[in-house]
Amino acid sequence: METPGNLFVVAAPSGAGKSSLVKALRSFDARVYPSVSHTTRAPRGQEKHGREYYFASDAEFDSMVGNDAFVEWANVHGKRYGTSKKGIQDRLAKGEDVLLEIDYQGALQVRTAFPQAILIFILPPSWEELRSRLENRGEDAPEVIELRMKNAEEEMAQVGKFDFVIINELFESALFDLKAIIHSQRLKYASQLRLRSDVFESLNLS
Ligand SMILES: Nc1ncnc2c1ncn2[C@@H]1O[C@H](COP(=O)(O)OP(=O)(O)OP(=O)(O)O)[C@@H](O)[C@H]1O
Ligand SMILES: Nc1nc2c(ncn2[C@@H]2O[C@H](COP(=O)(O)O)[C@@H](O)[C@H]2O)c(=O)[nH]1
Repeated sequence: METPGNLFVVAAPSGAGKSSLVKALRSFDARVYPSVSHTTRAPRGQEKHGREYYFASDAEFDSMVGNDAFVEWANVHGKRYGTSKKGIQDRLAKGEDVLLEIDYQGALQVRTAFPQAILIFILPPSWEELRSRLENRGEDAPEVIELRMKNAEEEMAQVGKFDFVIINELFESALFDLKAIIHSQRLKYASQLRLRSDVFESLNLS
């Protein structure tokens, strides 16, 4: 589907730092709207329904799948996660930029539905650092961390299918890269035309 807004998709193995990067990006750039996914996993400590996720029962999730309400959904680490159509289509149609923070299976489904989507993969600098970030985050039980580390092997093998790769070693440097990717997409001709139609008209270019 062609839309006036940019659709950015950020994927990474759990613990690589995508939520931290997207949160930091948002503090500089209110023009990119992060979509809130639905999930069947339980909320963590401070998470709120409608803020980090819409927490859904299996039956509610089944019903959304049955009603074709998702742009994409996938089983990730034993739970289901999905991006609702309702959450993103209106914004994209209005010309707003939307960012999805999802796993690689969902990212590849999004590319099928929105071929112009920009797919960004975040890598940790090493396996040791990935484990240490998951452990230090202190949110997941040891068996959950083991499962996420195991799944990271398959996830990282997908990196070549993405348009951009960011290595999140130094946080500020990774954030700079993410901002640069987003900015470069906005500088493309079509986006400029949309955002600065006043300039294009005054120069008789439109
Ligand atoms: N560059 C970095 N250096 C050191 N620690 C980092 C860096 N980036 C993120 N972290 C830390 O690593 C932990 C995992 O980060 P975060 O929760 O953002 O990962 P994630 O990829 O969103 O994981 P998940 O997919 O499980 O939500 C957090 O404690 C975060 O503060
Ligand atoms: N395919 C999708 N994956 C999603 C979505 N929302 C989040 N995720 C991914 O799930 C894992 C685990 O997240 P966590 O919050 O439980 O740590 C992570 O890779 C997310 O990116 C979604 O809507 N679709």
